[in-house]
Amino acid sequence: MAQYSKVAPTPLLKDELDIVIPTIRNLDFLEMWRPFFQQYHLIIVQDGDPSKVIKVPEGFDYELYNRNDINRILGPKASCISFKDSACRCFGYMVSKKKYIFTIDDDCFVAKDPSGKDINALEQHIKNLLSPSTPFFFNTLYDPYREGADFVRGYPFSLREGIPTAVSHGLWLNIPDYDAPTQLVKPLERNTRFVDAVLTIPKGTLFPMCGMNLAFNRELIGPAMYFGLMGDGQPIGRYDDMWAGWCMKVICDHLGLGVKTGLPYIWHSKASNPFVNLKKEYKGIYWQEELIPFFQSATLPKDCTTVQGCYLELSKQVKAKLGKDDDYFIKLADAMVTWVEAWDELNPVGGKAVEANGVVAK
Ligand SMILES: O=c1ccn([C@@H]2O[C@H](COP(=O)(O)OP(=O)(O)O[C@H]3OC[C@H](O)[C@H](O)[C@H]3O)[C@@H](O)[C@H]2O)c(=O)[nH]1
Ligand SMILES: [Mn+2]
Repeated sequence: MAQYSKVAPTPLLKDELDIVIPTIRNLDFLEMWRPFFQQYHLIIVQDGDPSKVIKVPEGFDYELYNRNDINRILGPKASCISFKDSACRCFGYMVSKKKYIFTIDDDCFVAKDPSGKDINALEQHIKNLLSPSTPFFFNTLYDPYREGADFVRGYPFSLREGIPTAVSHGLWLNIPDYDAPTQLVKPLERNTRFVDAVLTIPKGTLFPMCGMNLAFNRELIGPAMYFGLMGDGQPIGRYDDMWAGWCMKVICDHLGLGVKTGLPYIWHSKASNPFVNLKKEYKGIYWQEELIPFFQSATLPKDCTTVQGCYLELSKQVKAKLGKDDDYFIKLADAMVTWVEAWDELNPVGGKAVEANGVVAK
């Protein structure tokens, strides 16, 4: 009689991936994700009042950082980490020691596919990240590396190897990630359309990156995943992930790294207040008409061969070209430099660990 192993398979990248969650509330939402997340390490970035106690369900392996921790670990460089905005999540990317990151909002739940099966969003992101991207030539049958698909006739064989994938951008059923004006005009609109596809975003094309269901290869693109200066004391909010996505895509195109969007879906449960969102977003809605042409025309010199080098060059261009539009971009450009300095301090190339108390090992 064949013996079948009763031991559950080890989850993919179990010890190579951290799950980063920005939060201002108790993390009961993890109960629904337990079957998919429990074997992974969580990095919880607690925003807002550090004296508030965030309850984490039993059985999860996690580290939690509040504002006091961020200030203690980064000192004056903590100024680059946003306060009272989900942008604070990027601190989790910086302190992680793992190769991969998956970040998810605490109002995102397990969605079901059309067959009614629970979607393991983390597993799909990992598949996306572990298979190549094809940004140089569009494959009309979508992801050619997927089971049951391939490159179609006319696709150059010289391009079929693809390039490494740096970012996997997932989508949302129920509450779509609309901006405030769209939310106001269509308050009852829900996304019920499950599109069974993963696409590589072509080289030279920007896109609106949403941070609520996102994964990336931290070793390939981590230093570019800065979510900017948002929230408290800043003239703008809810453009954290957009800023990061535009900077990241310019750098990925320059370095030959791929970005995918599509599966997996999560179930986004909470529509935030459109009036509050409008107040946070309105400058971004106006500025983005300038910002997007800036990023579309941004070029990086050949001698920018590292993510940090590309990012610092981009920050110089932000200061020179956008700084004249608003002083905020001068502040943001400086914060981009601070972010890279802090990243390199916590992630020295020599690989020396940063002590648990945040002191960089000698
Ligand atoms: O001051 C804050 C507010 C919230 N958070 C945490 O961020 C996550 C997103 O918050 P929420 O779901 O309430 O807002 P949404 O409008 O749905 O967020 C979307 O738009 C803004 C961002 O781009 C975000 O990534 C999008 O998902 C959630 O985990 C809150 O607990 C916070 O840390 N600080
Ligand atoms: Mn939300």
